[in-house]
Amino acid sequence: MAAQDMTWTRENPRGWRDFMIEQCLVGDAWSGADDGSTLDVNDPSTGDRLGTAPKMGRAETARAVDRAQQAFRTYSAMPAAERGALMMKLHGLMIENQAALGELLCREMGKPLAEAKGEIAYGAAFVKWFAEEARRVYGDMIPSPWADKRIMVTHAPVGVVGAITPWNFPNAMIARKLGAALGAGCTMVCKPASATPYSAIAMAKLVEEAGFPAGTFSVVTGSAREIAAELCENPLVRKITFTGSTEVGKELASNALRHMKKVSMELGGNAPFIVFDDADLDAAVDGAIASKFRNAGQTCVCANRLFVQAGVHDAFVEKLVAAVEKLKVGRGYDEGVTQGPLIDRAAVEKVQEHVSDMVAGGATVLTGGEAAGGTFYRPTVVTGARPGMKVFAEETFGPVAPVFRFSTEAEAIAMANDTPFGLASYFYTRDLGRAFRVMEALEYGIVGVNSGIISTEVAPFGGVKDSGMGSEGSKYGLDDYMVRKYALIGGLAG
Ligand SMILES: NC(=O)C1=CN([C@@H]2O[C@H](COP(=O)(O)OP(=O)(O)OC[C@H]3O[C@@H](n4cnc5c(N)ncnc54)[C@H](OP(=O)(O)O)[C@@H]3O)[C@@H](O)[C@H]2O)C=CC1
Ligand SMILES: O=C(O)[C@H](O)CS(=O)(=O)O
Repeated sequence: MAAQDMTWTRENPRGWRDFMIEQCLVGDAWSGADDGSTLDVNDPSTGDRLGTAPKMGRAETARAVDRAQQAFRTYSAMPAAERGALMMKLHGLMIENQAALGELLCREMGKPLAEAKGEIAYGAAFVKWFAEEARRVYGDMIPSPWADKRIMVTHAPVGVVGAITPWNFPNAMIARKLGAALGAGCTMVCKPASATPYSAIAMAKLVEEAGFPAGTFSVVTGSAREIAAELCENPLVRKITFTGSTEVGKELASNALRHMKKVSMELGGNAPFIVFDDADLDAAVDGAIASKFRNAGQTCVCANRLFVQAGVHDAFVEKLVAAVEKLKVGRGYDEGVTQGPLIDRAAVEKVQEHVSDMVAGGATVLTGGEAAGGTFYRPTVVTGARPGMKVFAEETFGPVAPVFRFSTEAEAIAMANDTPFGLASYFYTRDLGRAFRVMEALEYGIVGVNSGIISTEVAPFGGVKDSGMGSEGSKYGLDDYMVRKYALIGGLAG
């Protein structure tokens, strides 16, 4: 549907179809691709076509960047309080339309409706957080070594931001970046994942309705390589922010740095989930379910390897299997479903490859371990997993919990750190000394201690090593969207 077709009132709120816009907002123009080409968007639950999105490329991206630069001059000059007020209008529109945006997200990505609506609230929380942080971009006056000079430090928005985002959180991964960009005074051109364009386009619609200057936020769907090349090579773009696989992130970062742009990367993970003998087992099982099976295991912070100390191994595994067997697999928009489909059949094949590799290596499937038709995969628990298996080194990105047995704390830390990734990690203990020892020893950007959920807008989300660079959210989240200027004020002699 075209953007202009929408008519709604507060008494007659919009539904998800009202936000399923098959055009992109490039500057202030809603349009298709210059050559009219489109890409199909499918319902991951059924494989049926949901709709289309424009298949754009460099020309459309260049126009969006030009408009973003024009908008930047106006938007960055607004007082922070004024920008914050616009951001709070955007926040309000997201919350007011949470049900419709959530169902749209559920339809295009597949996650259960409750999770999808929760993602809208999570994304909106970043917009609100940075609406408030916008007014706390402070500077410094540094004591001068010269009596007749003063030293002043200020911060300014970096400029036009190019964003490329993944399919697994098609609203929140945009809102987490857009919130920081708008809070800093930047403008943005975003290329969402081709599998999930509609949530991004819906955000562009809400930014337009909130009253931001035209061109503040453009969405360009289509050829990833072409659009990314324009964003990395166009001198008007001053920063690239990316969430997705490490492989693509490294390619993007090297091209962006070749053109001397700021870069922030939220990449893949390989999270350890360690259960010590002294853990609260029921809490550990709850945390494992929350961390491993959220979004059907398709998050970069999902527990990817479960390490359980020998003294509690059998009791933990028994409780975990019982909890996993309560999960309900189905289409995200069907009642009571807690495990939606994987994004596509290739994802199912990769998950099966990991399970088959473990079984071939002598591991035992205690529950699940097979596809459930189409893009569905049964929630799975495997014991007897060992280092050297694919699942130890690769991110599964699916609902499979491989359990590794260990004996000592040192052994658990060594296995946990034996990976090039460093995003999220988790462990359960009731020993305070162990909590600090292990938290300090884990080589990760995020550590969940006695918690399987670590996602909040108030904390710095980010990885180390091959999991990326930069922090999203928190009081640190604006840093990557600002540049620092130092002024030496002379000529002050009396
Ligand atoms: N650290 C974090 O917060 C997160 C990390 N991830 C990681 O991402 C992976 C899964 O997400 P997935 O979407 O498949 O990741 P991808 O890296 O394949 O895709 C992410 C985005 O990059 C685009 N893209 C793909 N190839 C290129 C390219 N050569 N140049 C420029 N852009 C490109 C995609 O466009 P298109 O869709 O058109 O191909 C999409 O918009 C997992 O490894 C997961 O861990 C995912 C989410 C969050
Ligand atoms: O894309 C992801 O996996 C998200 O970063 C996970 S979270 O922010 O929802 O924890």
